[in-house]
Amino acid sequence: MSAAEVHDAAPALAAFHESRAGVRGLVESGVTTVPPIFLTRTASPPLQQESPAAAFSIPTVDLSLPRPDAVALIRAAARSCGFFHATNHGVPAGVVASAVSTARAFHEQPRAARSALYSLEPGGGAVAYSTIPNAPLQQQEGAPLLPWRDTLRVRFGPWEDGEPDLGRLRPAACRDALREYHSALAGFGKEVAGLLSEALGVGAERLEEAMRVEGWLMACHYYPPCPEPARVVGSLEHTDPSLFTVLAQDGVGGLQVRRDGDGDGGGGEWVDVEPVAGALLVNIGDVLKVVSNDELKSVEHRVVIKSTQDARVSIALFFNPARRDKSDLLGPLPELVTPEKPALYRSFTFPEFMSSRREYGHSRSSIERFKVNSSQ
Ligand SMILES: O=C(O)CCC(=O)C(=O)O
Ligand SMILES: [Fe+2]
Repeated sequence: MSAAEVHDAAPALAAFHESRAGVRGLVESGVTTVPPIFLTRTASPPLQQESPAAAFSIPTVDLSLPRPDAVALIRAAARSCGFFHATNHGVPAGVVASAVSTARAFHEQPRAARSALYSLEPGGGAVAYSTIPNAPLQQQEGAPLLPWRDTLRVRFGPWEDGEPDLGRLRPAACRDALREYHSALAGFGKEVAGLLSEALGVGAERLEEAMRVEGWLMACHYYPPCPEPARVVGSLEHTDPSLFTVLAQDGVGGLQVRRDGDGDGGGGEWVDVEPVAGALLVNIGDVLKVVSNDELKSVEHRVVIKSTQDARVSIALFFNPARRDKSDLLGPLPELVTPEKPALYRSFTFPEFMSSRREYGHSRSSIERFKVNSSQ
């Protein structure tokens, strides 16, 4: 984006954030066309190419299968499309359903109640509500400045000085339901870490021992209906920074993943991820791609807006390494480095990784710089 374009867009962007009401606020005020800050900034074709009717669906893994069978299915999924639907996952259906409906209730409560929490501070307090810009103004050449999406971020750690309470999160029922969902998912996350660890052939405990896997950041996304859905993006294409992410969603749909066209989890055609009732969707993130020495794939995904009528709700819980001090190095597990397959990445700390992420944006390039022989 040129300096002049940044200058031109800045007031509209500031006014949008000052409204503190998110994209939902625009929809409530009755917009019938999409404001320019949500539109692509190049003359390129519309954002959403029709996704092909390709016969492809995300694999489903029934976690009640005998463990070796579940591990084999997870290995196949994590090495190919990087995503799988987990069924019979042990998290009570009611806990998931009430988290999703409470996230919807948060975003649909009166404007004054939600705007009290509006904040763009990334590392801020435990709770923040905002439309998170796609990237700093200068990055993401040609992409829209804002997604058609509002997000309530709830942090469950790490806390230096004891856990702050989530008291600012209203309504209280929402706070309780998200807390309950988080505790239920903590157990599920450990289970997934064990299965992925076995899928890597390094023993069920290894990932947990090396990383201490914890889900700290919960993003409750709300994708309002849009008067011109094909002109906006709900979530720009990206890979997740996590070890892995667990997503719960309603039945509206809109998530798409990229088929592996370049052997590295990108470059192929976009396909729809049809919601599977009762399933939790797991995807591999960039940190696990590194730790696995590229045995597992962190695949690009995005969200398109499907509806002029229905809002979509999803909850992403990002599982990250809790071992993240300056002395805790991330890199390929030594067991996965062999003379035939030397380490593809140098070691780095989690803070180093997050700062690369801020600098290079939400795409694969943020881990490329840690590649052995990288020129950066
Ligand atoms: O809403 C979704 O389906 C995906 C959200 C997502 O990709 C993310 O939060 O990283
Ligand atoms: Fe994501």
